[in-house]
Amino acid sequence: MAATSEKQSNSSKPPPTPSPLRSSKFCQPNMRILISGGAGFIGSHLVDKLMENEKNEVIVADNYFTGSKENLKKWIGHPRFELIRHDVTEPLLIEVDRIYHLACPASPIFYKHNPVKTIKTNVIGTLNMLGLAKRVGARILLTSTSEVYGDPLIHPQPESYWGNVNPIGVRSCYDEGKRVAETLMFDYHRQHGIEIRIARIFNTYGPRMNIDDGRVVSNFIAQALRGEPLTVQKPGTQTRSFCYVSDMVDGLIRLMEGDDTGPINIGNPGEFTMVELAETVKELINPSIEIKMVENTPDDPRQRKPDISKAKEVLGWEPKVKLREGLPLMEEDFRLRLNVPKN
Ligand SMILES: NC(=O)c1ccc[n+]([C@@H]2O[C@H](COP(=O)([O-])OP(=O)(O)OC[C@H]3O[C@@H](n4cnc5c(N)ncnc54)[C@H](O)[C@@H]3O)[C@@H](O)[C@H]2O)c1
Ligand SMILES: O=C(O)[C@H]1O[C@H](OP(=O)(O)OP(=O)(O)OC[C@H]2O[C@@H](n3ccc(=O)[nH]c3=O)[C@H](O)[C@@H]2O)[C@H](O)[C@@H](O)[C@@H]1O
Repeated sequence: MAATSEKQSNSSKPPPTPSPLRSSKFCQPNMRILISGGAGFIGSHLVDKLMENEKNEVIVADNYFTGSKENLKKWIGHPRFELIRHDVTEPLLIEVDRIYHLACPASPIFYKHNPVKTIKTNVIGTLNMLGLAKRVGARILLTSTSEVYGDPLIHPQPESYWGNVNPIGVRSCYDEGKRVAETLMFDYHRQHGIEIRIARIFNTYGPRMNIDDGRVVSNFIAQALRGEPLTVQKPGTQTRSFCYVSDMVDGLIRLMEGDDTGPINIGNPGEFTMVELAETVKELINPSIEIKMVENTPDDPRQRKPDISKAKEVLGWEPKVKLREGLPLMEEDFRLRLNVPKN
């Protein structure tokens, strides 16, 4: 079952062979893994997990637009770890076996800040990473997004759904950018035989999210700890499904090391309205806080919930951490960073 989509995709050429050292009897090199965007939220948790395996060497390439060295501080100076300041819109010439391509601002306020740069990151950045994969015969995984489904007309969203995306809206630099990135991945796979993996990630949360990056879970937790009203954007009935970051990292590694190209949805199917999320944060963190309705931004998807049947079947993956278990773990991290001790 696992190998089917690789077979169905008509790749015309096998990928280039890796260095002869790979099969040498006398030299068993480590698996060299590049993580673009590895200084960010999900990327830095992925680094932690991959570094647990002593056979892995991890290289992070990041331009620090939304990520930071702080997220990786425990690995700086480690002999199996390397950090490069690099913008993926420029080519990168290194030798690697695996590429996790995460580089891209993910929070709507950051990706809308410089939309032309966001689309360049998605299109030119992905082309550069695919060029690298082609040159060295590496397998490459793209972190795509549930935003490729746009404001979905099918609920929950299976991978077979083509989406309902505004091509000229303020979110298009991200949504359409990721859609082109997926297209590029499949074109390189069919035309050049590159081994690809595509994860469609649904809203992920956890420690190390930027405190003021504007995403809903980080906003609500920071607001609750600062004693500010929780800002629910209207109408508040819009839904999201929130996946804890350790579950996400587990899903990404299974996808990379499995046989299926994807795309595969990776997310937690537990679905909440934004009012329900605000009420949960209020109950768990600060029951005296006010919930305030504020204006929304254009094209906000009204509902989102992953159909994870394929992830269950092909990767044997499903999330383990419930929202009520994950929120306190994130609260702990935010308390430390905001210097708000628990009473
Ligand atoms: N967190 C989510 O809910 C979510 C959902 C769907 C998809 N994703 C995808 O997962 C990936 C990681 O998201 P995240 O939540 O960790 O976001 P993040 O903003 O914390 O991390 C993105 C990282 O990419 C780096 N970056 C941005 N542009 C770059 C460029 N041009 N060159 C090099 N580095 C660059 C940033 O500095 C940052 O370290 C992104 O590709 C995002 O689209 C995330
Ligand atoms: O999972 C995904 O595929 C995408 O999800 C998010 O995009 P979005 O769902 O819009 O994320 P948020 O900015 O966290 O917004 C979620 C919902 O919360 C609402 N919101 C946001 C912030 C806030 O303070 N209050 C509030 O009610 C928004 O209106 C929206 O309906 C991510 O930020 C994208 O990177 C990611 O690709």
